Amino acid sequence: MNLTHELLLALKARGATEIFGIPGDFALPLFGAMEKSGVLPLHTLSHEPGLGFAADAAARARGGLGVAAVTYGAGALNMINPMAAAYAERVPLVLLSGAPAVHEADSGLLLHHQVKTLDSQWRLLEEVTVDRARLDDARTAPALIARVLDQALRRAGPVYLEIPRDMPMQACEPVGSSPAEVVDTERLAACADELLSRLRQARRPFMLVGVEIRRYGIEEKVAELARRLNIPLATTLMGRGLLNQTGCAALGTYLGLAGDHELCEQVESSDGLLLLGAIVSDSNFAVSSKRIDFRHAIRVWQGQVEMGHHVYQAIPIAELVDAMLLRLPASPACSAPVQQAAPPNLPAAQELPAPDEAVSPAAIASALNQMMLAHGPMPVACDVGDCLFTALDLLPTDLLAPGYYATMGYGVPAGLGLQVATGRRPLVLVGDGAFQMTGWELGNARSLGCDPIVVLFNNSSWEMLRTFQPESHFHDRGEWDFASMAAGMGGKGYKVATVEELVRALALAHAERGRFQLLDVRLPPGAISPTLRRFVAAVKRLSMPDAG
Ligand SMILES: Cc1ncc(Cc2csc(CCOP(=O)(O)OP(=O)(O)O)c2C)c(N)n1
Ligand SMILES: [Mg+2]
Repeated sequence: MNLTHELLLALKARGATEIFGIPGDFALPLFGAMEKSGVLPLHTLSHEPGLGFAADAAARARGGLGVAAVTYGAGALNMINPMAAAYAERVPLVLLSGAPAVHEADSGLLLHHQVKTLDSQWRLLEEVTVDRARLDDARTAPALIARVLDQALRRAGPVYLEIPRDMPMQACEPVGSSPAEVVDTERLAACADELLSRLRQARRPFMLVGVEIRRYGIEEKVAELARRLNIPLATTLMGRGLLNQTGCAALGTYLGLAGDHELCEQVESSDGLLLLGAIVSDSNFAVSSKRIDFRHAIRVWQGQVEMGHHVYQAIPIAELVDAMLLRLPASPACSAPVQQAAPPNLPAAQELPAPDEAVSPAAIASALNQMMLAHGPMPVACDVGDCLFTALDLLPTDLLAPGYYATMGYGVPAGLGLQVATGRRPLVLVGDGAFQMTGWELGNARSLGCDPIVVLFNNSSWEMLRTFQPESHFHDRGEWDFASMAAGMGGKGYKVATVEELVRALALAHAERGRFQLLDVRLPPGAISPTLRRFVAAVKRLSMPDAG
């Protein structure tokens, strides 16, 4: 068959269930071949950042590869930010880009869309990918495709395939698998033995889990490991929502001074802190009440295991967890699922303010919790802003958010990608500033068969920034009537100002299927979530310790 058909079969074999794309003349042959092959459905959106976030969310929500396809130059370079987000957040996102045919480079003309040189795009993408390949020879293409796609999954990171426009219909052999990575069994055994020994010697062991346990599909195994080790477990901010389907109760989300005090104390006083698949970043540890001495922690991240002053290299996290489970026989006592405890910093769902009160972020969290208690949990796609801090007060549910890379614009496209890839109706939480960036992708919801419930935190401000620098005036975003814009994009809009209006709008939105529901929640000036308030206070306290 042709190169495109074999490429799509290889993508599908590695978990891809759709392609999100915007074509251009350098990619028309590729898009034509993709559409003709029918191997994967091709969904178009309106702006490349939206493509990237939708494909990212598809990968996070369902597992396997997310796929975005673009044209050369203007299209691909619009994808740099979503690729960077996927790199930082460890997401196996595949970028396919058309490119000039090999002979076009010989024309002697500067080509449209080119930048400094015809290779500029190739070079720029190196910095935001774990692997890449140019498919300019059908004889080498199968092996290159296998290597790059397998790297995306093994390294849990974005990759790039550049496809010159004379290649998509070239005859091509099927794509096999790349050579499996060989794990040194002796090193793995030594590592597992030492790690378990350190945990046994600790008086206060604690397990903090992060995104890698989702990326490598080992949440159930990690839940079993926690049961057999019988040690307490929590997630990092980036790991919020992990283990949610396993019956193993995380004690909550560690947020340092901005979160639950008791959990903060447990993590920071542990003498055997196991960081399993968690990134040591400011998002996860910026507001620790006391600096965690990571030298005494056990850090499992990106194929390495750091203990004390030595590092075990090339230890894949899934193999490490298997090796530890082999050393910890299951016992009936520990096989009983730990009761699902709601995170301690959760506002009780019934704590809704008086009906005629103005809505606040805390009221949004309580109303959403009340809706999910009544109708079942919904997966959440969340943007950056106070909506992300509010999301931490929701009942345990799947949460997709760029908690570390922290780019705005993620929420709405991610909600669309989540529903396309899984069929589950999402809750989308987004601020007015972020909605102004990519919220317009809602206009594609109907053609995608999506009907998210979108809660828009409309404070007419870049409020999160204002909490850090209140004296500036450039945070003002003016009055935007988003509710009125919904119908024009094929959805239903609700203008919400009071708690009573919020509860009623949520009930109507949840009851209606078939078109997106946009709750334009007008927040009073300065209304922020309790968690954002604690976070800002903690950052200020830690940055000015003498200020008392
Ligand atoms: C692509 C990008 N450009 C700028 C920024 C920097 C930023 C972080 S938070 C923020 C304000 C968000 O305003 P919004 O109204 O959406 O939410 P809220 O604070 O609750 O009012 C900005 C501009 C980031 N993170 N990403
Ligand atoms: Mg705002």
